[in-house]
Amino acid sequence: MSASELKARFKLNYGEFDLDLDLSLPVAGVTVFYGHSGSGKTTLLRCIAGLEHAPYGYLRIGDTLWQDSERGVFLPTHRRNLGYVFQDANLFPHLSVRANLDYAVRRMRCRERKISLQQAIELLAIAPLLARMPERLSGGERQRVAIARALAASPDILLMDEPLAALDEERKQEFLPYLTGLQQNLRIPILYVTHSRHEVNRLADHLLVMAAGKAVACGPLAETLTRLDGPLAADRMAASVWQGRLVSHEADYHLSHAEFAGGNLSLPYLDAKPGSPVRIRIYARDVSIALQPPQASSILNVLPAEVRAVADLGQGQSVVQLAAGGEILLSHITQKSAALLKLAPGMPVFAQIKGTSIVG
Ligand SMILES: Nc1ncnc2c1ncn2[C@@H]1O[C@H](COP(=O)(O)OP(=O)(O)OP(=O)(O)O)[C@@H](O)[C@H]1O
Repeated sequence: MSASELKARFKLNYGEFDLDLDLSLPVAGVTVFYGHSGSGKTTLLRCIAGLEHAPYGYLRIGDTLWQDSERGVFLPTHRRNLGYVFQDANLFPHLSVRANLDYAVRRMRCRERKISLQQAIELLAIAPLLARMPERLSGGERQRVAIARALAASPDILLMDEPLAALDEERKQEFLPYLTGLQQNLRIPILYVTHSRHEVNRLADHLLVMAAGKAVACGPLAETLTRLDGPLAADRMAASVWQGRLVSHEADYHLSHAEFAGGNLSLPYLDAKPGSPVRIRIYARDVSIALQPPQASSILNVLPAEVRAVADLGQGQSVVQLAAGGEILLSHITQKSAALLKLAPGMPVFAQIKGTSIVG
């Protein structure tokens, strides 16, 4: 097993609910556990943290064994070098922000310090809050302190259970860059639970999709989102996420231009320097297909592509998986259009992309 792999097998029963998983996940980047309410995301995270003791369980992170029920091994949570951020921040209400952080630093004992307290304070921009009591913080500020507190104990891995759930939409948008910043600056592996597709698109490097206590898809983000045999390519939120680089701006038209492995695209203006990384979401419903390059069209983004596969979604709808350069694109079209164009694997086509959204 590789040093940067998490191997987990859990079986656990709560009456009607069975958790039954056998997973290999990377211990790098952000791995998102995604699924509907009740699918078992939190239970899995709690099993990994040791907050839940699955009667049958095996968990190894890199070279460190945390649980092996067959050999009677179960490391209690406080001996697992992890940080856990809950939906509500769970700060000690009688301690100031500074004292909450100091508590975490003291908990660290003699482990090697990989993240300094000052670094955590700066990354989460909480220096102005240090003297405050938790009751005098907004929801977003409380969550930033909770993350800084988790980091202050210098964990090997950070577990986050819907950290944005208690925030309104505007606060969520303000908060997301802090999470992206953690990854870019600390390179700490994160396991992140959410039922928000937006957070998946924005944050995930790797994706585990859960339903009824089981894994229904697991793999790198782009691949898992676009698998036609997976659960995400069919619904109305179906989308591809591409990562690339900003090339230039066209200020007169409020546009930016970016390059991706799938081709170059015009995007809504992005206030960032050329060369900056950019992550975009392309909804399947915004991608149409033509056999010839469109002549006079209002659509700016047209890419040569090849049909990989076509699947019937029922109710007159089809999903088409397209390979554009080194990227995969999904297109939702009517079954009638798929039949009229005689779409089949290997066919060269043109993908017209009506809209893109920058997600990070
Ligand atoms: N301690 C417990 N005792 C009994 N049943 C539990 C317990 N914890 C969770 N469950 C049940 O296990 C199932 C999975 O719950 P879990 O919280 O893991 O789902 P989830 O995917 O995280 O949901 P949500 O998105 O709503 O948080 C649910 O049916 C829940 O009611």
